[in-house]
Amino acid sequence: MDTQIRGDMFIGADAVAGTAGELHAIDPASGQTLDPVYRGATRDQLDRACALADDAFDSYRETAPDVRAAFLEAIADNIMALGDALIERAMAETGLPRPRLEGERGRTCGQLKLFAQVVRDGRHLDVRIDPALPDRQPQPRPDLRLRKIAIGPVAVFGASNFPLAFSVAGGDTASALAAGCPVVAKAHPAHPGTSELVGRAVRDAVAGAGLPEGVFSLVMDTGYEIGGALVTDPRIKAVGFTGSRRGGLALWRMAQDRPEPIPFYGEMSSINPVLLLPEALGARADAIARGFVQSLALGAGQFCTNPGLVLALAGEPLDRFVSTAAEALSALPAATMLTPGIADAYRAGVAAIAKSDAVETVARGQEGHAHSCQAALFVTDAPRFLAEHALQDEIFGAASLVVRCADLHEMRAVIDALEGQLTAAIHMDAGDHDAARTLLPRLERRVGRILVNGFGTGVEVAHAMVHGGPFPATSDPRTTSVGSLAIDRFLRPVAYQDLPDDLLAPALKEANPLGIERLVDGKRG
Ligand SMILES: NC(=O)C1=CN([C@@H]2O[C@H](COP(=O)(O)OP(=O)(O)OC[C@H]3O[C@@H](n4cnc5c(N)ncnc54)[C@H](O)[C@@H]3O)[C@@H](O)[C@H]2O)C=CC1
Ligand SMILES: O=C(O)CCC(=O)C(=O)O
Repeated sequence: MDTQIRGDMFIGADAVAGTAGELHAIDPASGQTLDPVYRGATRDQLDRACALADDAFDSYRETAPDVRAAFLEAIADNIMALGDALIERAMAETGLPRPRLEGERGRTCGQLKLFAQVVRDGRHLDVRIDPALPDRQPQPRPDLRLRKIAIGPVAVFGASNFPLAFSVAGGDTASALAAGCPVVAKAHPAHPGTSELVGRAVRDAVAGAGLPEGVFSLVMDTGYEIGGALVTDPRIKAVGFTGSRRGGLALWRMAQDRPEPIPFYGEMSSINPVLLLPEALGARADAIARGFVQSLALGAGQFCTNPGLVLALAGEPLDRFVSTAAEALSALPAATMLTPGIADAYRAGVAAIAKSDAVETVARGQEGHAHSCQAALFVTDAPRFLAEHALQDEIFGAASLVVRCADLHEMRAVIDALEGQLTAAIHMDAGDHDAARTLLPRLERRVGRILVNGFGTGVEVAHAMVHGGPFPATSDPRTTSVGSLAIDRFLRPVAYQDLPDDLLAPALKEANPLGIERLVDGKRG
């Protein structure tokens, strides 16, 4: 595998340098600029990437399941074949430690392989057949056959905080390619070298599988122009995004303001409430506090599943939780953040909340250098939390706010006032089940995943996973960006009425040559 980092993007099969402005990765640990220089794509280069994707669409979306599945597996193999060069470059560009990045690489490849299985299995096509009933009275029924087809070329915006699992060949790309959609990926400017390496791995897999070159392109942008032009290009039919609320909303608006508005799947901001129910808190406040701080500190807190809000009833057990958490958090070494901009945003967010009369600062982690995260823990009470909406704002980093509630009614009022969230964690013992039963319906209205006696960081890539939720956690609460159901975002149903068998796609033919599960006359088989 070619592990040279040259400053390239990929417009279909062509490795090219852009010419629009300059972009350098920065090692956030040292503040040093990393070679090589990258240049942004020109409008012409973007136009070619979108034209190639559009050209590739009709043949790629009808590839045989085995061909598409083997292609996804080849991407994973090519990523692994990049070996240490990929990990070292990602470490230099993100400040994330080796074990975390090796784990993330495993998750990325596992995700591609899961989607290969999904493609072979064929259930995502959701084939439904209502055979003709020519003798039905008073009207005959036509022959109706439904399958889901790929939605079209997809734009993917790589995230800064998961340079592999949510980036060039991350979940959005894997699910779009699995659905049969060509992808034009926009590299995150914080890790262009990592993006180039992974982009080449995908480009080579496209060629190896004999697929049209337009199945995948990777573009760089030194500002926002190319990202905006990508979302508004008429050949792009859906967008996957992970990043800030501001960036996500700006791009969402562009997607909706097009002459042809398109689905925009943005994962944006979440503070992931953690509920400490009385019996569990009384029994193990210290252990929960230590687990909480560990989860909060993961990746310098740069997880959208980070536990940014804790709700519990006021009293001695909560005081114990706060004091153990404060002690553990004070010992946390400062951790390098992904970019100087993210470190500045974290510092500003912490300063703003610390200044509020509504909260007390109970602990700060160790101080570090200019681009590091000094953890922070704050406390308030429910009336003050409810009165100051800004206390709900995501602070991207290892900061969290504990809200003391007078009773379960007040805890419920806080839950009801929350914006949409990716996760909610409930710490509970058997004696807490009655309380949990009353809170669950409120949580279901707010979040995409409810978990017990754990923390939301570290999403399992599985069939039953939901990594989504109401706004602002995501821009579309009906879907997930992690797990096999993510493929649904890039499919749309088409019904065929009375089409002759020889014109039907294999998935719909009477003889079921793919051997996939189908709903025939309302029955699974
Ligand atoms: N909740 C979450 O999952 C995450 C939240 N964040 C938040 O985002 C902040 C900044 O981090 P970034 O990762 O750089 O996110 P970002 O939203 O600024 O950028 C993400 C991507 O979108 C592009 N982009 C953003 N705004 C755009 C616009 N108006 N037009 C065209 N393209 C645009 C950027 O170039 C980049 O490729 C963090 O401080 C944090 O607050 C970051 C990563 C994950
Ligand atoms: O917690 C995880 O594993 C995923 C986090 C995530 O989706 C994000 O930070 O963007």
